[in-house]
Amino acid sequence: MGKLRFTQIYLATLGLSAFAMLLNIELSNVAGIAALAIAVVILGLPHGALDFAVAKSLNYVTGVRTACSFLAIYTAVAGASIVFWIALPGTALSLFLGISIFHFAADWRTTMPLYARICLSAMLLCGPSIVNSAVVLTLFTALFVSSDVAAWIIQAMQMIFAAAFLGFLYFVIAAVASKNIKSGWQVTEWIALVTSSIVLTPLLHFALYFCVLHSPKHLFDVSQMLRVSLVKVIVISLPFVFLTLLFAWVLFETGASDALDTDLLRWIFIGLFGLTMSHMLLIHLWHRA
Ligand SMILES: CC1=C(/C=C/C(C)=C/C=C/C(C)=C/C=O)C(C)(C)CCC1
Ligand SMILES: [Fe+2]
Repeated sequence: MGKLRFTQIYLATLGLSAFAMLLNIELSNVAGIAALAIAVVILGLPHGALDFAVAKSLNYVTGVRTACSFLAIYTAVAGASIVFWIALPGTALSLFLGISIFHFAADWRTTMPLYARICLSAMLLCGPSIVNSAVVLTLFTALFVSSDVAAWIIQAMQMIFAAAFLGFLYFVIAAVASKNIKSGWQVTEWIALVTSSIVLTPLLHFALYFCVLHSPKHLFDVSQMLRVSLVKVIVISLPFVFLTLLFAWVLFETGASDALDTDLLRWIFIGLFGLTMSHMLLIHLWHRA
């Protein structure tokens, strides 16, 4: 049981999505991005909204004063990151991809050596650049990156994917040779992730991984650390989910300028960048503790 359940739920959702794609059941651009926004809010946001609880259990927050400092630093980092993206989108995107590879790699920290999980995480983030490079180019330019720089980043992603593939192949061969693979589900999850990153449309692939695998695994980890149920963990996250939404809504009202889908896409990814800079740092400190 435990985290295996999430692997199975992820595989089932992925299978259904692939089936829908085969049947040509696809959402329009606006509907697709709106669905991504809703999924990120319902399934993705709570995992970041638990950062306050994580900070409390790490004793970074012990009273009202430290709580205010924590929230102030967290919001300042998020705000500064968003300003940084607007000023230097290409640099910010590259940094975001690099740090995200490191952050997502932690999903497999109990089952794989560091190099192998970095390779898997790099593949799942860089896979969309292989077949769907044109889509990724459109997405990156919608995020304010110039097409020259976006094309350059996509080439780098393709090279990183190739290197990560070789590294991961080495890990799989070594694991099979030493009979070190404990569960067939694990192998299925790796193959599914890599295939999904190459084959599915980039946003669908990302939404499925982020909302149905990364976020639930993290919610589960936090529920174990706090020794409370999964439902309780979600309840704990709710005030911060609403606070973030309120903030996002105010910003959206003042800053929205383009077509709805482009604006939503910008707020999802640039907002994610801002929020995840603090989130990734905090979770890194937690996993190291
Ligand atoms: C922008 C963009 C991508 C990268 C997304 C990233 C890097 C998300 C990171 C989220 C994090 C770190 C959440 C933390 O919990 C893809 C999927 C490559 C392709 C489509 C456009
Ligand atoms: Fe995360």
